[in-house]
Amino acid sequence: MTDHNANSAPAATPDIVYTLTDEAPMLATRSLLPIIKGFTRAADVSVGTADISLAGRILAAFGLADDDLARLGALTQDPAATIIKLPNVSASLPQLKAAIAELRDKGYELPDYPDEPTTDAEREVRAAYDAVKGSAVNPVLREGNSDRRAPRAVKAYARSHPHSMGAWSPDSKTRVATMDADDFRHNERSVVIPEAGTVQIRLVPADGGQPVVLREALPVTAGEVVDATFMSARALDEFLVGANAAAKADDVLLSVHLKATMMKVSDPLIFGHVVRAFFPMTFNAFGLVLAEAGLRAEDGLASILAGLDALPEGERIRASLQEELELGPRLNMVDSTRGITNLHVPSDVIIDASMPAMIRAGGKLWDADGGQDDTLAVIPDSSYAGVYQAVIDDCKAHGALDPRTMGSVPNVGLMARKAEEYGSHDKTFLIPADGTVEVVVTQGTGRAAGTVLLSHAVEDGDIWRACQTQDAAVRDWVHLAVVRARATGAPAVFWLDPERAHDRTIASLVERYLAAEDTTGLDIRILDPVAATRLSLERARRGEDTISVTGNVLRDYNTDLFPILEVGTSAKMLSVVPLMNGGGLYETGAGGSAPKHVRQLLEEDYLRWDSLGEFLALAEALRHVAQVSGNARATVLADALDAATTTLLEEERSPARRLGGIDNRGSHAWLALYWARELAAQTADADLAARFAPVAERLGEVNEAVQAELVAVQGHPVELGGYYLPDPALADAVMRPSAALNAIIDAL
Ligand SMILES: NC(=O)C1=CN([C@@H]2O[C@H](COP(=O)(O)OP(=O)(O)OC[C@H]3O[C@@H](n4cnc5c(N)ncnc54)[C@H](OP(=O)(O)O)[C@@H]3O)[C@@H](O)[C@H]2O)C=CC1
Ligand SMILES: O=C(O)CCC(=O)C(=O)O
Ligand SMILES: [Mg+2]
Repeated sequence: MTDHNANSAPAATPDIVYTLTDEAPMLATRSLLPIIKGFTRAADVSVGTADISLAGRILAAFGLADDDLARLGALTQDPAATIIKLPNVSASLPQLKAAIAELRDKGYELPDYPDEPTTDAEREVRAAYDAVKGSAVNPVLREGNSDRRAPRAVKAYARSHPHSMGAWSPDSKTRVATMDADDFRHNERSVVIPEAGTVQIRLVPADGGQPVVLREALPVTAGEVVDATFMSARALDEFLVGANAAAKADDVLLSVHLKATMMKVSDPLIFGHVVRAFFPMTFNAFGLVLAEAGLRAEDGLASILAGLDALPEGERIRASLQEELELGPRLNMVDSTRGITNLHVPSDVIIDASMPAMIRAGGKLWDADGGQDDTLAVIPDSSYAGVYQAVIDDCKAHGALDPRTMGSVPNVGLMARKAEEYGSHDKTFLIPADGTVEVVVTQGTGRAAGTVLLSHAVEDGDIWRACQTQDAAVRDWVHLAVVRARATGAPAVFWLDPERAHDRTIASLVERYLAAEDTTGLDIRILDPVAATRLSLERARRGEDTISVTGNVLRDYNTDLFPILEVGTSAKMLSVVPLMNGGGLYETGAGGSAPKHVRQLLEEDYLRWDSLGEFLALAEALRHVAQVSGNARATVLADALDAATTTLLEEERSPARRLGGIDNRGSHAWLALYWARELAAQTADADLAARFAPVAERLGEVNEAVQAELVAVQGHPVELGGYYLPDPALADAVMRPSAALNAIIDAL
């Protein structure tokens, strides 16, 4: 596989494929991967790389680089596949455009992103870029369901070293605002397809015109659950007017929480409604001018402000926006020192991380003066909003959760084969005219051609979407839940909402597949998400664990929510995806790529990214290699690595957050030392012990000097030669500044 970011990989499929991604995790990889390669080489485990960075994917889309993502996607079907997947940027449009601009500056001949494609050639370019946009990696690699949990050592560390938690007051004004009708939750319809076939999605216009084909041919498999739903634009706008007024009346910060990256078609559109609703006078007066200049509310306030200088009316529009900022409710700030509001960039506030951070902070978000205040958290669709309100209610009634005593809520998530909403972007449409959207049989499915399976009366501007969930994925998910319940003895709760058509269908499948499992002695329940939240919190407060078994969206939400409350960050989670064909995908943590970490590195040569997720994933990946290849040394490496990770936690060698402490690079040096010591001390493999004894000794000798060196470099701005595609030599120089450490690692 090609490699824009690091050393080149062997041609044959390596035992482990390590992904090269973006931002902080990609930079951390520059320091960690040489250590991993050195240690694994000694045990005959080969480690290759696959470049799935945003830059790499853009270049691949235009034939300027190999398509590593496609190859990795194919590899997920191989029973021997072992893949370590670090978080990558799921690019919003502003991020995609910034990456294109950087690559063009570097001399790559890439076309501009066509905002308004008019020719076929432009439409092709647009389609190629749109395939790279948003969450374009995870759905390709996630050919299995997910098992995310806090390892015992991580939980033990959090209990003895509790992270800070903001206090919750019973008088907190923080609450969630969500729609009570005409949203995705309320309009959902669901059908099970008896046999494989093809369906078409079309809009039959109300004016009697020809049907508009929205999706020509959508393949469906036997037993697949197909849903359709829509959000009414009119209902959304009414709701937003009310939410703005409520935030103003309550004098709390208005904040909006969406997933514009993963729900890359629907959520930027909803974000656009939010921006327009906040600035109604400006869009009334200048909406046409802005649209003609290509300045879209969907791209956020920052994009609009950046384009105003080029417009004759620019100053008037800027003044109007400013006036409305002062008139409206106070806005939550993403960065108050730089004046970045919650409405600046659609990908700055991502619900899975933003809501838990707010809850952890006692229900507070940042205001314009750098202070913290209560918030009205706007989550337009009501499908999952109730979960957050339930947590808020619980914290108001019982105070903040206590990491020293609280139990755990691990997750078994349905995500295989692009399950549910997160696979819906190629079936999501902004409705162009009033009419009826129909999902119609074109071939197979066990129904007559022309049968309308699902339909909705819609209006111009509504957001309509269909979701698919394959039967085999559901069956595998139910089995994984039983396996985890058996392994832990904890109750497993399926979070399914009887008010939702899709969830009712899934619940009936769960019951069917549970009947085929041995569940003797296990406590397995199905509860609606709000009741499940309440039960899980009540048990957590008693120190008891409860497995949450959820669909794809709640998988995403819960695997940040509970980890952030329990262990301070989702970066410390073990995140295993047993691939349905037998391979193993090991994701690192549940968090993303934390762009603010890169800024800190650039400004002061300090990377606070915690690679604990990578350490945990690597140990699991090594065990999988041992299992599929019979190389017992891989198990020895894995056990030693887990022991080293436990020591690293106990001895507090994880990155601190501030200059002068251990950063990412320092923690890697400690890991290498502890790992070598464990390998030298183990008795399962005498050769490995002999091989690592001198390594442990040399690392031990230089460690104090290396750690001092790694602290000494801190405190100055550094140059990486690019954000999305840093210069390899510059990035290596920054991430591997210790010659003494490098000499030992490179000699392994
Ligand atoms: N699996 C994937 O590929 C995912 C990708 N993303 C992408 O990541 C980017 C940022 O998303 P965002 O929602 O801000 O989420 P992040 O998880 O990147 O950031 C939220 C916060 O979590 C903390 N954090 C997360 N991981 C680590 C770590 N390893 N070490 C230390 N702290 C960590 C940091 O908080 P603090 O510094 O306050 O402790 C960080 O600011 C986006 O481009 C998004 O699309 C997001 C989620 C998953
Ligand atoms: O793919 C993405 O954009 C985000 C994935 C994510 O947040 C998760 O799986 O936890
Ligand atoms: Mg997530």
